[in-house]
Amino acid sequence: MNSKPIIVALDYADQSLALDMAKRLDPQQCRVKIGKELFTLAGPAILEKLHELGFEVFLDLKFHDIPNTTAMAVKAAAQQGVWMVNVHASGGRRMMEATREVLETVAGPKPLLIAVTVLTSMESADLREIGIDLDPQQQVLRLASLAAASGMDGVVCSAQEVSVLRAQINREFKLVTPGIRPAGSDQGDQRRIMTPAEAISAGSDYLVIGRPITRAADPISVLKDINLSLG
Ligand SMILES: O=C(O)c1cc(=O)[nH]c(=O)n1[C@@H]1O[C@H](COP(=O)(O)O)[C@@H](O)[C@H]1O
Repeated sequence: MNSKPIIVALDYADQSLALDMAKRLDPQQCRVKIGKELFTLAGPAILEKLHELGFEVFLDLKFHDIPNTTAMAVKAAAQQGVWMVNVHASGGRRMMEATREVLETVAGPKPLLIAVTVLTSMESADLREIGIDLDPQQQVLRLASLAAASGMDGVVCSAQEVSVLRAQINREFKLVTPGIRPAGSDQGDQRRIMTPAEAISAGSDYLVIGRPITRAADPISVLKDINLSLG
């Protein structure tokens, strides 16, 4: 296990709420993630503020567009100094390869480039409705191997697929898993879930956790307990 596997999803409708939470968190204990809601509201300034607080930031905008547009968006993210950025693997090989190539042109440290496979909110019935007659695990495996072949540093998947993926893909390939739910916490809109300790023992590199921490009465003690549960 790496020394800092938890990424706290700062999904807030207000930048000051996100920064209040970030100030209570310790950058030695976790990383943070900024997603579509807060980035749309606050823009790149929120990244700068989190960097000033000492956090490594996962910019989760799940880019999915034609190769040139996606590559330029990834380049812009890299120029903001983010630690991790993601695209949708279903954008295809040429799209992913374009994002890898563009990063070669960016000076300085490069973000980890991660491809989203099948959203953790989806199950077989959801895939069938969009024309995919595979179960989530099969589709994750297919997209993860395409992502690896297209130069990605890793994938987002659910922890339920991690042990099968680990058996097939090299150890350096990062497995980033949202849909993490400590025992007894509310599942919400997530479908393919696992507890933090199970996810780490299956072989996840990073656990993305939002509401179970940010909506808890005492977020800091929940984060501490989760870190302790990982051993
Ligand atoms: O890319 C992601 O981070 C992501 C991919 C995915 O398949 N599922 C998923 O939940 N996420 C993100 O992970 C976070 C999970 O938040 P909670 O469900 O509140 O723990 C949210 O910010 C989602 O946008």
